[in-house]
Amino acid sequence: MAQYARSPAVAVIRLRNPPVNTLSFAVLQALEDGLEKADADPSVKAVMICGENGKFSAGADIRGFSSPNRPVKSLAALVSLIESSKKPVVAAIEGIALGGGLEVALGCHYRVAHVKARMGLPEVTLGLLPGAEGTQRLPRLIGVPAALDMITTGKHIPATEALKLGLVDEVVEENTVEAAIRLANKVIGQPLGPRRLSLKPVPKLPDMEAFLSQARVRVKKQAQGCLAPELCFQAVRAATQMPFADGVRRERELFMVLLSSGQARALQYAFLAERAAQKWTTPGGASWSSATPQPVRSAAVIGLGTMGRGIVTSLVKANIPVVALEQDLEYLNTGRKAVMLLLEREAMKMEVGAQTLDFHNPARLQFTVDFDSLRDVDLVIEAVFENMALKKEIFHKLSRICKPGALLCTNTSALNIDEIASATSRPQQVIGTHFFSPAHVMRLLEIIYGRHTSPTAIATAVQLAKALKKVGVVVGNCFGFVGNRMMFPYVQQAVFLLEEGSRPEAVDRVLEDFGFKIGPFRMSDLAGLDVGWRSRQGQGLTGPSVPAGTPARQRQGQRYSPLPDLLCESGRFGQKTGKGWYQYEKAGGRTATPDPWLHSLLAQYRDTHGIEPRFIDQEEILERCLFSLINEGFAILAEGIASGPEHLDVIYINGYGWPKHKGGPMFYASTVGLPRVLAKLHKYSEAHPDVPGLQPSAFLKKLAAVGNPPIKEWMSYLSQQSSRL
Ligand SMILES: CCCCCCCC(=O)CC(=O)SCCNC(=O)CCNC(=O)[C@H](O)C(C)(C)COP(=O)(O)OP(=O)(O)OC[C@H]1O[C@@H](n2cnc3c(N)ncnc32)[C@H](O)[C@@H]1OP(=O)(O)O
Ligand SMILES: NC(=O)C1=CN([C@@H]2O[C@H](COP(=O)(O)OP(=O)(O)OC[C@H]3O[C@@H](n4cnc5c(N)ncnc54)[C@H](O)[C@@H]3O)[C@@H](O)[C@H]2O)C=CC1
Repeated sequence: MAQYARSPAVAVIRLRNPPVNTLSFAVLQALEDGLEKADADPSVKAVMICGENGKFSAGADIRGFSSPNRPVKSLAALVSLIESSKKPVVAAIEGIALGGGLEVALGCHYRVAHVKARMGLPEVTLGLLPGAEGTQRLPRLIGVPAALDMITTGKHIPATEALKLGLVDEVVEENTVEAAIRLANKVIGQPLGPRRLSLKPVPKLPDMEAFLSQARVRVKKQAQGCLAPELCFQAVRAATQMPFADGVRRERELFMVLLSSGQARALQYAFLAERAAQKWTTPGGASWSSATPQPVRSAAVIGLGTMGRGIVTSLVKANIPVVALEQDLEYLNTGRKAVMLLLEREAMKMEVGAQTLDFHNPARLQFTVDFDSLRDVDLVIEAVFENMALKKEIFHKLSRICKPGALLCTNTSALNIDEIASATSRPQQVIGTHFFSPAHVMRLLEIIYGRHTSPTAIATAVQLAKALKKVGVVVGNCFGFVGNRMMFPYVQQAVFLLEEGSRPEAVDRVLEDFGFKIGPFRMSDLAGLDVGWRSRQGQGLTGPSVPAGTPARQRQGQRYSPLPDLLCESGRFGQKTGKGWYQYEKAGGRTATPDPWLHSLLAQYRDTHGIEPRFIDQEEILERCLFSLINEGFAILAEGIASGPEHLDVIYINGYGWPKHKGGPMFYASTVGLPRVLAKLHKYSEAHPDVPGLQPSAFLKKLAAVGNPPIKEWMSYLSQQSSRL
């Protein structure tokens, strides 16, 4: 709703729709009523629009996009109504003015912002464009380069930058509403023509055509298969080529194309999934709504290798004092140098005027080899080698040294949290915090609770994720947790496809064309093939512990591919050794080139094992890799390891480079249709009966059998039917 009041000559309209004042139909209606009332009242000389609870508006209701009553047309009409008002209208922007919220402010004749406010047109991130004439007004106000940047990236800009761009007229540190009323009183009687953006020409550039063609190339490159940035570009270009009314018509056409695209649906789902995934529950009944986090005022990181150095950097950036510990002085010095380099780079990236990183102060960041230095920290994150015996030894030590309330976290990528916790006297305080590499960049934090982990420990880890500006997703304990467990069958299928006749570059191309930043073989080379090799040795799948006489391509009654082991046995660990599934220019090089050595290894391998190579088409590559991953996702849901498909999707988008405009693997399955996913898995498992990962999971079969229900209903079938699964 919008509330109407008077401040002598100024009518005050307050947008009210908690928590973020989205522009529901009712809000828009009340805003329109308020404007009419102000217009009709001769004692009102000006109007001020602000938002309730220190927030202007977060724009349209994302949950309402699929509703038949969605108010796009009325929002654009309302913005025009504001602009055409004969009395000056001033926007008082506190907190946020985003999307439709900013478009309302652009309809106003003046804008005053609080210094802490942020503004943006994030529609592009939802697969849309600012469809209430924002693509036509913004370039007229701040010029084409700045408008294009805001509209095609969706970034939120701080008030100070908005002032520099001319997006707002005034920035205040105190009461924004009072400042806006003051401005409204001051401008009463002044001509409004020059303040109406629709009447202004778009500011000229020396060579607009050249600028636009360069910008288009940049936008396309950044879009990575997403449609919205390109259409946003087209709408802004229309502003430079047409009168306002024609530009608005073009904007509407482009908006409708996006609105009906599957990408917009996927991106809106992804936005809501991220919020849904914050609401964690455990099968034991613990939940986000009742658990209280404990404060984390200091932390320690053990192990300053690939992961530890990124984790330290993240903590320092979040202003949490850190003790960084290594096994000896040599490792410590290497780790210290690496951490300092990362922090120097981060400090350089920080905005001018932002708080600086205080990492040269030993009270904020201390390096040590002495476990006693961990005595007083609130939380420890262990990131040593992936070795159960070593991890248990460290947790046993921590349990003796750390203060009673300290949270003990492990960054293991797959090991059993309960077994690690069993080495301590306080398993309720042991939890998995699985960061992704590089840990100071990747947004995902998989949070794994064990059998004894307390709700407080879970809530504290979730709170930590927020402090680190990461997305924390709470999941149960199983080998590989959610992300890596779903990744295993995906990578495994990719390797089976090589055995059967494909090549790494062919498989990678299909998955990169689908939208992954890198395909499974380039990813394995980047992560290091030795990591998986050590893990398989630990599981007794390869190495000296495999009983003599075991067939090369069989393990535990199922097909096994020793190809990755063969590569490791030849010293090919991926990028770090300059050779893996590809060859690189040097050890540590990044440019992957197909390797004739590998092609002849594959030919030789097929000969040895009597495999007749066949041509494998793109559809089979895509489906076998993706559907096996999705199939594992259904098994995870059925086992209660994750509370819903949204959790799996958020993990994949933020940790594994799944293209966001395809919504995550489970959402993707829902768009393909579960009966089709099931039929294809049946087909492939019949063709390759002993290949693991292709036998459809019981939960997938169930959902297909009950008629392919929408994704939001999946879990209800599980609770009703779990006893039969
Ligand atoms: C025919 C076409 C159909 C009509 C199309 C009309 C065209 C338009 O008019 C275009 C638009 O405006 S599209 C919307 C543009 N606005 C956005 O993208 C803002 C999205 N929100 C944010 O960035 C953060 O939530 C924000 C920065 C606002 C706050 O962040 P926080 O971290 O503080 O809090 P969150 O946990 O993210 O959010 C709090 C609760 O608010 C919900 N919410 C936020 N923005 C929403 C939005 N725009 N629509 C619906 N719900 C929204 C959010 O889901 C969360 O709710 P709960 O999960 O229930 O707690
Ligand atoms: N590398 C990756 O992409 C990811 C790794 N992980 C997990 O993170 C953990 C660490 O992995 P990386 O950083 O890749 O390993 P790494 O081999 O790069 O670093 C491990 C560090 O631990 C140190 N260390 C070993 N024993 C120690 C001890 N007793 N006390 C103190 N420090 C000790 C080593 O000196 C080394 O610097 C593993 O559990 C791994 O599975 C998790 C996510 C991703």
